[in-house]
Amino acid sequence: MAAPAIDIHGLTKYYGDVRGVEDLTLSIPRGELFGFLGPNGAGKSTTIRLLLGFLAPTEGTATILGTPLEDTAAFQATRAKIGHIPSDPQFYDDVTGKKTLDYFARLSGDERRDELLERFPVPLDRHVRAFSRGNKQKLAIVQAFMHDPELVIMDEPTTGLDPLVQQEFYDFLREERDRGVSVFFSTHILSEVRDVCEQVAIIRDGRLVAVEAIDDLLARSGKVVTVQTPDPLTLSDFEFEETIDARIEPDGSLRLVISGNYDRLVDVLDGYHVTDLEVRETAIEDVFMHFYDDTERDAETDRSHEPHEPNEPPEVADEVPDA
Ligand SMILES: Nc1ncnc2c1ncn2[C@@H]1O[C@H](COP(=O)(O)OP(=O)(O)OP(=O)(O)O)[C@@H](O)[C@H]1O
Repeated sequence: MAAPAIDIHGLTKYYGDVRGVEDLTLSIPRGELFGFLGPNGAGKSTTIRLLLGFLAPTEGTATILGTPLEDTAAFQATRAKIGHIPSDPQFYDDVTGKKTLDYFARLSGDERRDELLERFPVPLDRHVRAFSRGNKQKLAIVQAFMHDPELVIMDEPTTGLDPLVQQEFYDFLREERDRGVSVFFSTHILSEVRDVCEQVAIIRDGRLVAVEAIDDLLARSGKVVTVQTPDPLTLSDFEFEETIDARIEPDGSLRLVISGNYDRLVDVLDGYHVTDLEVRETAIEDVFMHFYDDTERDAETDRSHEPHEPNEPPEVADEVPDA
């Protein structure tokens, strides 16, 4: 059986005393569209830089397509099987789109260049300086996939793409997945994870807070029940086994997230005058906010802890040029 696309054990990176990521452990099988979701500053880019060998970990290991990162000679060869879309693609301004792709072709190959350009056309004869943000992003997509990589690591890859091109890109990713390509899709956009990925890892404050199949995540996330009542509400009345979350909204309505049956809720509501009642599916936003809220509290507790390696000197981005 092929080694996992990405296998991470205890991966940790501190920038001086600033936590980039801590103790990430994660195994991503081949041929999956894997979402990596987190808010700004959560540690997504740090993880990607570590996985590509641009940054050295403070602790821990990662194996990419079966090659351990620390085996630098072997990893050089493995790099040719990886595509990368950085968060803010930078190309030489004074070079045309075509010459830019020629350059990357010499490094890693370009057997799929024409096919990709048909799908994601860019003004090839223009200097990159004159490219719009969206065209630069399409150039980055073509560059990342044209050597037919086995694994593509993407950091916010749809930035600047118009909605039609975004949809085209999602379709393209599904087709790539069906061909067996593995995709590590880092983003802060919840809907793209829901629409495109099979599994998601959620990162917050440098730590993984969940790794789960999207369908499972949504299935066990319950439904949102909103109750309007003129009666004074006692929140503890609604904190039964099926309740995932209970709160009183600023407008005075009761908002519950409930998983399971509604028997207890119906019993309790019998004691209230109910003027409106709504039950709806949990939006993926609610599911993720639930994780974010929980980890916010954890993070508060953790802030009192000493950083991992307080004496390590501060580090600036030490990225090497992308192949
Ligand atoms: N070169 C650096 N030097 C010092 N601290 C850094 C450096 N790069 C990242 N950090 C810090 O590490 C943490 C994680 O940052 P990172 O850029 O990995 O997050 P991110 O999830 O990619 O965020 P964004 O979506 O905003 O790019 C943040 O606290 C950030 O300030």
